Amino acid sequence: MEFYATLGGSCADRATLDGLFAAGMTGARLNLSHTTLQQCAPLLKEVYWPAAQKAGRQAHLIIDLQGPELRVGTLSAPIPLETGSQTVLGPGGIPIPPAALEAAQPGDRISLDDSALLVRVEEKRPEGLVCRVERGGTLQSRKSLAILGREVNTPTLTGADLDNLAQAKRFGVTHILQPFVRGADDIHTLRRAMAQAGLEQGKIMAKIENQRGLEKLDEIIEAADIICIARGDLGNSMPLWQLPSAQKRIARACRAAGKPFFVVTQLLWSMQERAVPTRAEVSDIYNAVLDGSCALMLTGETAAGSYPVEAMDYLVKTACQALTDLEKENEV
Ligand SMILES: Nc1ncnc2c1ncn2[C@@H]1O[C@H](COP(=O)(O)OP(=O)(O)OP(=O)(O)O)[C@@H](O)[C@H]1O
Ligand SMILES: CC(=O)C(=O)O
Repeated sequence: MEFYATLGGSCADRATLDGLFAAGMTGARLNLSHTTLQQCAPLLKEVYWPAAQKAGRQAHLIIDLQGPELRVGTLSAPIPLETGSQTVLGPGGIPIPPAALEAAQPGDRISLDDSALLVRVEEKRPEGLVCRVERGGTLQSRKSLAILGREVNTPTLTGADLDNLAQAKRFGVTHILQPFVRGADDIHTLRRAMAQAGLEQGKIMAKIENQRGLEKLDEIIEAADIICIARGDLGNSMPLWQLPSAQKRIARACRAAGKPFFVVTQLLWSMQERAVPTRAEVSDIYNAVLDGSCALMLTGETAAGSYPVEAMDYLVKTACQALTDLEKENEV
């Protein structure tokens, strides 16, 4: 089984990466919505690969592309948004992609940062979308943005994705996480771009993270190498209580097709701030393994959390417990 950490400020030093490998990490993900391969050159060349070598691992390196995902732009500082207050999304306020500005209409609700914040569009003006904050919080740079119930037409790969793909081989990238896959065509487009970049051997991990991905699940399963159940954004596309049912449905379809799949996001969310997980979190990990997840991946816990090594330790130990129990059951 593979155990992945997301690289970020909390684990970008040699001691932490040594700790993550020692805890059982088998590879890392770089989220290219927050950085570029070129910016990470020192981290990868001088820290990550030497740590993998010391650990004696044939480690994976996964790049997560930008793809069609909508995000807030870069902010000079985090913005506090108070519940009940008004804010503007657009050229005269918080930067958002032009496609989102065009698509959103008065009455629409816009979720920010995987639904941690929620605003309702009241008016569309030249300076942007005048919104009422329904669920407040602090908004940070490059957080996800979704217009609830509306599909925004964006390209499969951004210019930055193509630049990163062109660099990928020389940085040792082994897997590509493809966001917001909307059908087999998106995967064929990526495969062609990978071939042009000399990455024919790279594996495509297709993220199922919206309704379109769920609708086209069968063709995506056929075209991808591995399926990623990306619960962060997938959870934005349905009432949260329906998410476990969607997760189980994707897992079932993958098992039936013999396609490897894995589960990501908020596996150990509370460990961003606490050294010990909740009972619910370890149960979630255990159940994902019983369902057949071939890998597990931490996101904010290792990229931005206070306990990256402890989180990896709980992830690996809990998953190994499930694997041991499965083996015992199969022996009986
Ligand atoms: N390379 C990075 N540099 C700095 N901060 C990062 C980096 N990668 C992730 N982070 C921080 O950790 C948070 C959680 O990471 P994660 O990869 O889940 O991002 P995300 O914005 O939720 O995107 P996605 O929807 O693709 O998961 C990010 O929102 C960001 O604040
Ligand atoms: C990791 C990710 O992209 C998600 O869960 O949405």
